[in-house]
Amino acid sequence: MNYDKLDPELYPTKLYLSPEKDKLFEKGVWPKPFAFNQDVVNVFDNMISRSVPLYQEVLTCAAHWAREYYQPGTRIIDVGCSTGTFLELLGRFLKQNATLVGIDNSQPMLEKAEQKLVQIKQIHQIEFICDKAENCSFENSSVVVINYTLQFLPLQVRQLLLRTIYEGLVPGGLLFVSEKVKSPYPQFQETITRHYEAFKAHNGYARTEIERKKEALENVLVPLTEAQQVQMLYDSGFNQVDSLIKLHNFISWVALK
Ligand SMILES: Nc1ncnc2c1ncn2[C@@H]1O[C@H](C[S@+](CC[C@H]([NH3+])C(=O)[O-])CC(=O)[O-])[C@@H](O)[C@H]1O
Ligand SMILES: O=C(O)C(=O)Cc1ccccc1
Repeated sequence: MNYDKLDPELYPTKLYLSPEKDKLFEKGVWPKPFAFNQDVVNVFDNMISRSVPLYQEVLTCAAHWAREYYQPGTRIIDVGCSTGTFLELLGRFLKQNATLVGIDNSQPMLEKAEQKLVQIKQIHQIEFICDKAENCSFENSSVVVINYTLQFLPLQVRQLLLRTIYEGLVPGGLLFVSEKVKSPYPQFQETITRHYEAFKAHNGYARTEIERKKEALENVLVPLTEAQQVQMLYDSGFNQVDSLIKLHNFISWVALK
């Protein structure tokens, strides 16, 4: 055990989340089909942190892995960076100066991210790219993080994007990926969904809000099974894939080039 690598200061870690409450699906009109429009962006931090089990733990874990696999002189890229919460956290973690890149095809998301990273910009080089991830280059990256974003892409695009990421990563480079998944067993899928919805209710969402959002996400957020996702990672070239965190239907993996 290398005790130099253990840093007790990293726990617990607060995320920088804007406080505006997500009431989008409460009444009136709501985004159907679901889209990352300005209304969603305004409440996004509150929405994702109340909707994704272990969100804080996942981002903290990704920051640990990023710090450990970062190779000086290369880039760290967050794909689907949204409001920049992960990059802001990572910026506080990293001891050495680095180039941090956020990719998102939603301009309003990146405007929020710019604001969130004002202080981090004093320490690190920050770049934002407003484009579809599938159009981007991942050259000279040692760490790529893609949390809850593949699930919104058409299946063929997911495979192409993962292949492009693999090719861009330097040898020894790391991909950290989180997704919503479905169980291959209908009975488990039904039970897991019920437990997930209880988690949302516990976080203050009413049954109507949960049902409306579920409908809005149909055919927009398309989950794979764990086996399908892992196969896709191996098919993209990665030669070591392992899961790190799972609760209900949300899971995180690491994959190594
Ligand atoms: N083709 C695309 N190319 C680039 N970005 C895209 C694309 N399609 C959607 N997006 C962007 O991917 C992000 C997905 S959210 C990620 C959460 C973040 N990772 C977090 O840990 O806070 C997940 C969620 O909302 O469940 C949004 O910001 C979209 O604009
Ligand atoms: O899958 C769901 O039901 C969610 O609510 C996850 C989510 C979180 C944030 C934006 C879109 C989907």
